[in-house]
Amino acid sequence: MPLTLALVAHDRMKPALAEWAARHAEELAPHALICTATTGGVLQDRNPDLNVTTVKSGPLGGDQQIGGMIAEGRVQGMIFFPDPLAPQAHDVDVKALLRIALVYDVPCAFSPATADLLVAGGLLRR
Ligand SMILES: O=C(CO)COP(=O)(O)O
Repeated sequence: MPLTLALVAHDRMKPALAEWAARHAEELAPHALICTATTGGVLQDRNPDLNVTTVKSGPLGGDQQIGGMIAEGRVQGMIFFPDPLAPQAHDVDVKALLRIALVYDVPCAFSPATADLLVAGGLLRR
């Protein structure tokens, strides 16, 4: 059954997320990908065949929108590459998104290596 997956990255990590998605394009193809606005644009440019829907940009409420979807049980996995070296104006929203993903035990990965392990562990074959 197709899943809804959240794919989000901070600016300097967007190329890494787009590359990760390209490497897994075949496995991601059947699933609905929900992205914050800028991430979704970069992802779709690099992977035009993927099924990408966007919410608002993270600093403008997009992280909160995805958090709301998680609370409603509408997201089955999240790949989020945060920038570990840059402060974020909307840090409280980022923390809230991570917290709500933990509350609902949504499988999450925060780096390419762990995202690879989620896929290898069968996330996309459920
Ligand atoms: O800020 C973000 C995640 O915290 C992502 O938002 P954008 O994809 O719009 O850059």
